Amino acid sequence: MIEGIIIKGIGGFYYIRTQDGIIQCRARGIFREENLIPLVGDRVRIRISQEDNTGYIEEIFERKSQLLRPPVANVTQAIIVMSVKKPNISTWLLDRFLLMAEYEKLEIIICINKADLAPDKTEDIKTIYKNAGYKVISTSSKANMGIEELSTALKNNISVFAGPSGAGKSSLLNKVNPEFKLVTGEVSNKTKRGKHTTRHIELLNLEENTYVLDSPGFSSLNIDFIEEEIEVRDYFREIHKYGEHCKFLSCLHDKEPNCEVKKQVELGNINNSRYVNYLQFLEEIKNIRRY
Ligand SMILES: Nc1nc2c(ncn2[C@@H]2O[C@H](COP(=O)(O)OP(=O)(O)OP(=O)(O)O)[C@@H](O)[C@H]2O)c(=O)[nH]1
Ligand SMILES: [Zn+2]
Repeated sequence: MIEGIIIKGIGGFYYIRTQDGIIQCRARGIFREENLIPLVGDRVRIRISQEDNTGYIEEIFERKSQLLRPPVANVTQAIIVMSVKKPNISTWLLDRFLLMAEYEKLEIIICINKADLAPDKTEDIKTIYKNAGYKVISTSSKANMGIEELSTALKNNISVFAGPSGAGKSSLLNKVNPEFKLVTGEVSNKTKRGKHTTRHIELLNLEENTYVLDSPGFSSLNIDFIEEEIEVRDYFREIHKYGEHCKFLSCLHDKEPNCEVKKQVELGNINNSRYVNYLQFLEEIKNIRRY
């Protein structure tokens, strides 16, 4: 028996990366009885048949995490890619992606991409999000900026790249490893090319213990998985930090008196657009819960 990681699953077959190469496997029937479906990212123990070098998944090791979209196990990190221009950066979208990654308890790296198009704006955004408590890398696949830093950050992680269409996710991945040869370019071209090819989720191997997903994470930006308004506070790092000093433990930092968060917004220590987005997400959760 040897161990490995599921890098792909197609039509009942699983492809396991092991020390002996990639082995095609089936899952034992017992998993179906237990309602356990092997996922890409699962670390497994397999038994290999001597005859044809295919195998059976005998055991699935306990998952450290499980993403819903895409359905992948053991993802440790989200790289949130936003282009500063083309398309213009939307901090609302960025905060939305951050919220989802925080909810999933992933390590988070913000990538401000296409820095070549607007260096000053890139620096401004970088400062805002560094102050909020994030690791931010400015990158450009065109100008070869920040690629080393990104590669280093990927080490020993299973990373999912998230971000709006056209932000440059595939271009960055191709820079990190030119052998990936992911399709890049205009959105319209991509959908045309992608029409007749079924998409499978695949873990791309960068180096030992280092994988990236070939498809974007958090494709739906629906946040109805959040059950209580009060949870939103914890998904904004700086709001969470300052919020511990509010007068009321249950302070939502909205209309309550003696709110430390509002004070820090006025002092400029919490960025106003972050706070506005926070209030908006809060309102959204409140409205979902009315039904
Ligand atoms: N100026 C500039 N353009 C870039 C950069 N990175 C990517 N682009 C361009 O942006 C477009 C979109 O890049 P992709 O890598 O396909 O974007 P994506 O995020 O993978 O897009 P989806 O697959 O639709 O989610 C392409 O035309 C790239 O040439 C960059 O650093 N600078
Ligand atoms: Zn408060």
